[in-house]
Amino acid sequence: MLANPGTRYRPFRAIDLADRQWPSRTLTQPPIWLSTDLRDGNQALFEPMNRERKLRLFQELVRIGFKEIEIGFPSASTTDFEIVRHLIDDGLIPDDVTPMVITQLREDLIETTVRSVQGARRAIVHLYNAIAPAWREIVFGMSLPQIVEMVEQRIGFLKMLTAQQPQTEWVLQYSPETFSMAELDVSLAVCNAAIKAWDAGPKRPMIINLPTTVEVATANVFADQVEWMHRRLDRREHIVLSVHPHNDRGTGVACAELAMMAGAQRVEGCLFGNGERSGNVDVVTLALNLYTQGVSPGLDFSDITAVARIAEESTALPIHPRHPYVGDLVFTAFSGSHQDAIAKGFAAQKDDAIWRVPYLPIDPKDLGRTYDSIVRVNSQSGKGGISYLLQRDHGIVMPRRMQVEFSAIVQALADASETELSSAQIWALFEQTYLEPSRQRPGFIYRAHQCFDAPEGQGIELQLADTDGVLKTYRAAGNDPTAATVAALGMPLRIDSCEARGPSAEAGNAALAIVEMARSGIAGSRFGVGLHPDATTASVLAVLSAAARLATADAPAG
Ligand SMILES: CC(=O)SCCNC(=O)CCNC(=O)[C@H](O)C(C)(C)COP(=O)(O)OP(=O)(O)OC[C@H]1O[C@@H](n2cnc3c(N)ncnc32)[C@H](O)[C@@H]1OP(=O)(O)O
Ligand SMILES: CC(C)C(=O)C(=O)O
Ligand SMILES: [Mg+2]
Repeated sequence: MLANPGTRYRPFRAIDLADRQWPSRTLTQPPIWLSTDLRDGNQALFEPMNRERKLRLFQELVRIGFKEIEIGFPSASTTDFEIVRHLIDDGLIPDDVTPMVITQLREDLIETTVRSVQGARRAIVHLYNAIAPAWREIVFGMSLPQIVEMVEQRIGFLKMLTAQQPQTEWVLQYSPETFSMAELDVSLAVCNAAIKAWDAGPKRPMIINLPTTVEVATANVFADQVEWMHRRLDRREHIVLSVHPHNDRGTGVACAELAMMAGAQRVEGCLFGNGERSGNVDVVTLALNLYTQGVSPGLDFSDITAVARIAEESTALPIHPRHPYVGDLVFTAFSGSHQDAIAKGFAAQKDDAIWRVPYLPIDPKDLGRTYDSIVRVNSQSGKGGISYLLQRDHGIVMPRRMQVEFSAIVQALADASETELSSAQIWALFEQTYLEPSRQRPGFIYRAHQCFDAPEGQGIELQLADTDGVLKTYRAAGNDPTAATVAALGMPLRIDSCEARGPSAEAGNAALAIVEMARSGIAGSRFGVGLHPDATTASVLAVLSAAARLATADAPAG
């Protein structure tokens, strides 16, 4: 290997386009979408899709809303040819959907391709040939004039064949394959030759499709290339300008977005970025990026998980957990400050208002995803996330100081276990910390209480048990059940705060009481929790919980 392998590569030259317009444009409408899942996506699979998988995916693409679908390379295999025929013969292509079929510039292949779509209401025939220097010199051994002549001759042949079938509305798509690596004047010469050969016009629709067959430069260079072509193509008003980005540098989406700003009206890509090498541009990400800018993409991803499952079954390729919008982890936060902001965002978010939940670029519900896995807890998590889970799953609304107390307890467990803690594990820890003391700690085990009127306000008679079942009765009065319970216990306890909430469905129809108490001789305070269908019982249990925790607290007073 060379000491510096970088010496083997050359930088891509900048495009001379001083008055470029695209940087100051914004996207305000969706492009015409073309799905090439059944062609470029299919040709890149370990095992190309069989008839059943292709038909299933075709139906899903129609359901999503694609109006142009590249259904195959019919001259490549009998399977592809027969699927195209099946779609047409069995009337499976809706009237508002146009199928596209691709072939190389060879007469025998063009003839097969046209035959494959015979009888279609409308069809796009996609012809391509590579034009960049390495392909001209290494692959074809052809000069530029020879290439132009081949393009003119084969398009002439297609024109002749299609003229014999006037019942079909024929559209030509011409792709100068390897456009991103070719000299712009070569691309222009070849495309203009194709436009002239087809005689593109109001009645002779034509698409010029500019691919980054291989991504070789930054996305701004591609945008310059597209704008350069957009300004110079012949009969521009009769041409639909399309792009076909790949993702070799990981910038396929950026290339497509900047190309649209530069004049492209149509984008070809695949669901979740399947396709040759590192993929075609991901049309789902592109569409949902538009969505988050307030532009409706015209494609339906309202149940993105279902689309993902069909795509995975069709391609036999898994979707990465961090894939934009669809990955299993993209709506999950583990880290404390993110969880805190998300929890506050949800609390502030009103239905139908502009979406403003921090760290979530889109409402997961708009994609049919739930909020269930948004907050997950491990050692990176903080009080916000833990509180969010307890509130969401158990209706426990903890005061801020209690959040601090309990998150330290959760943190210690997460650190020790070195794994993620589920909501169920957090709840188990909460029960153990706050609910068990009044069920299990000798002397504080609640059995029953009775209220009576007293001059102080509330009288209470408590029955508490030891672990061996011996009952003891306590009686006292106070301002409210909490104060009366503290008085009945006869211990040096002080109530610092208390909160009560009525029964809620999340809390299993139980009322919730939370008290913060201190005990002389013990540093700091402890929280106690009571959950019970009866609100007074909940208050009694909360006091017992805090008192039991303070009874066993070993921190000496500071
Ligand atoms: C960038 C893209 O995605 S382009 C689409 C690529 N997809 C595919 O290739 C999948 C389907 N293709 C196939 O099944 C086959 O390639 C077929 C059936 C079309 C042709 O098969 P073959 O006749 O065996 O040719 P092969 O696959 O080896 O292709 C190479 C030949 O095609 C020529 N060729 C390649 N592209 C083109 C083109 N656009 N126009 C004309 N000739 C071309 C090459 O110069 C080479 O010719 P040579 O054999 O005289 O040297
Ligand atoms: C055939 C063309 C459009 C192609 O797939 C590419 O260049 O990537
Ligand atoms: Mg491609």
